Amino acid sequence: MSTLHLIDHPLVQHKLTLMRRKEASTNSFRRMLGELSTLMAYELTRDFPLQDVEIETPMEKTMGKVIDGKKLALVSILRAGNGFLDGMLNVVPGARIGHIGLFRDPETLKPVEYYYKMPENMGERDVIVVDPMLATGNSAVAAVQQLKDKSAPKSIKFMCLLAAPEGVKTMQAAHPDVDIYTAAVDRELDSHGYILPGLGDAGDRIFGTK
Ligand SMILES: O=P(O)(O)OC[C@H]1O[C@H](OP(=O)(O)OP(=O)(O)O)[C@H](O)[C@@H]1O
Ligand SMILES: O=c1cc[nH]c(=O)[nH]1
Ligand SMILES: [Mg+2]
Repeated sequence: MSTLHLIDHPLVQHKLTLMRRKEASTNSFRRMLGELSTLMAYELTRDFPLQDVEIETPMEKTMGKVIDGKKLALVSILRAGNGFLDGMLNVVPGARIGHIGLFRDPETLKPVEYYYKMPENMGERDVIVVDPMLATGNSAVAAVQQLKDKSAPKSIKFMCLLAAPEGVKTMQAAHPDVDIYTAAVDRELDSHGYILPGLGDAGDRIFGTK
């Protein structure tokens, strides 16, 4: 069974509350998502292995620590996943970026796939799949399955902003090897598969499409 990591840092929780408010404009929603993703990326990279290197300060030689040649790829589930990328790149500027195009059919709540593009050498890379919303979990399950089938990365983590209990359960059952990182687990889904209390449609709020 994978681990569910709740990122409950006060700065994350504060910004999330501001984002949930229906009055938040597209501009401020997008800006807060950017800030939140930098803070969340900081937590996700906490277990990156370090190696010792010898360096020379202006005073003397000493030993320091650097990240151990990690080959990281961020994989965004389109469209809303793209709202995470710039903020995360503040923490891991060298990461490569992949995209998986999926949208959720509003009637069936099943994912419809339309795009797949990954960086080279995925077999050597640790991957963080990003999408703000884990609702039924169908999109995340399908995206991670495509990634495993087509690119077989070294490891996969999944990062979202909000999760529903149903989505966590579905994702953990389908991909017990993929840890989930989220800022909140909300109460439930409504009859249309929207998270309650949630924040509405993440893609529409980021891109101003409704
Ligand atoms: O867990 P699920 O029930 O599958 O729902 C979550 C998906 O729904 C949203 O995307 P949407 O389909 O609205 O597409 P968009 O990002 O292009 O707006 C969200 O960004 C997830 O990808
Ligand atoms: O609440 C939800 C559920 C799915 N997708 C969203 O953007 N929001
Ligand atoms: Mg989507």
